[in-house]
Amino acid sequence: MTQTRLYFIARKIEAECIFAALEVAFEDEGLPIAVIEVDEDRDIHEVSLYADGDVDVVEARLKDTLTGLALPKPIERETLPDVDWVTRSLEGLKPVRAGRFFVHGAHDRDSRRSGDLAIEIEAGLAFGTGHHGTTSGCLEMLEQVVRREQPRNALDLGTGSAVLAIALAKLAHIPVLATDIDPVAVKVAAGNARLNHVKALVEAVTAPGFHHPIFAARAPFDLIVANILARPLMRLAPEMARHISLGGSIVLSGILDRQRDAVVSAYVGQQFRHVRTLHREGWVTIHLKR
Ligand SMILES: C[S@@+](CC[C@H](N)C(=O)[O-])C[C@H]1O[C@@H](n2cnc3c(N)ncnc32)[C@H](O)[C@@H]1O
Repeated sequence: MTQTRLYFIARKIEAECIFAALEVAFEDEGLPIAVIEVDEDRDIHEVSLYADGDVDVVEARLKDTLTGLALPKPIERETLPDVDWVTRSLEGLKPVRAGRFFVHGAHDRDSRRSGDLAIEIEAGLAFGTGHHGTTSGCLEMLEQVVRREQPRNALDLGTGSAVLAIALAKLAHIPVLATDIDPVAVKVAAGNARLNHVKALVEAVTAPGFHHPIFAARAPFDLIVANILARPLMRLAPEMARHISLGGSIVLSGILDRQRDAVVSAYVGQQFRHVRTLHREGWVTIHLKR
């Protein structure tokens, strides 16, 4: 389904008040809301609401909220592109190097070099062989974040084959919760964790977003990685904020170059700050901190 950004300009003081009102008005739908500073000197801020479904209905409610605040604004629309990226995912089965990680199938065990952090993944029904620019971008970014921050626990949301969860367990030797909306992927993830001898550290659980009691038991996380699409990532921003430790890091991917600013805005609206963006094959991997 296509997503539409509804946006308008406001002064900082207005934008803050509108942001708070929109959070309440759209709490049930969990629509992402973002405020970005366009020009500090001229006090120009842009407020965005990301809508799917019936955009006219959302816009009418947005207008009502603004009218209720006595701050009616001319609202603009931008249609955000849809991406069928899963079809682009399994592009080849040669081993992949990303930083110290070497992701390979059983037939390439002999190509491992000393010093490699080898991850054996059999191409199966779950996404994540390391070939996609989003997965390799996450592997590179995770290596840097772990080296600098020494997280004590982590979440891999949208784990697929568990390639990222296994990478974290092997690199940082920390417990990693690996979740996926797809029970088939979770089965593959658990199998791959066993195959890579990190079963004791990687727990694979079926969960859509943060809907599972295990999050209450395991949060807050020092590090969250989520390689899913831009739209669900924006929708998940408030939940990410609730489940990250103070000073914790999130690594996001599955985002096209042109979707980067929208995703960053949705997270800045939740008091995250942007640290770094990696560009790989038209995709971006973003590191944000709270
Ligand atoms: C592109 S794959 C990423 C797999 C692996 N983490 C990687 O980086 O290669 C995205 C995965 O996220 C899962 N997913 C999509 N939306 C999700 C959601 N809302 N909650 C949990 N998992 C989700 C999909 O089932 C899929 O396995």
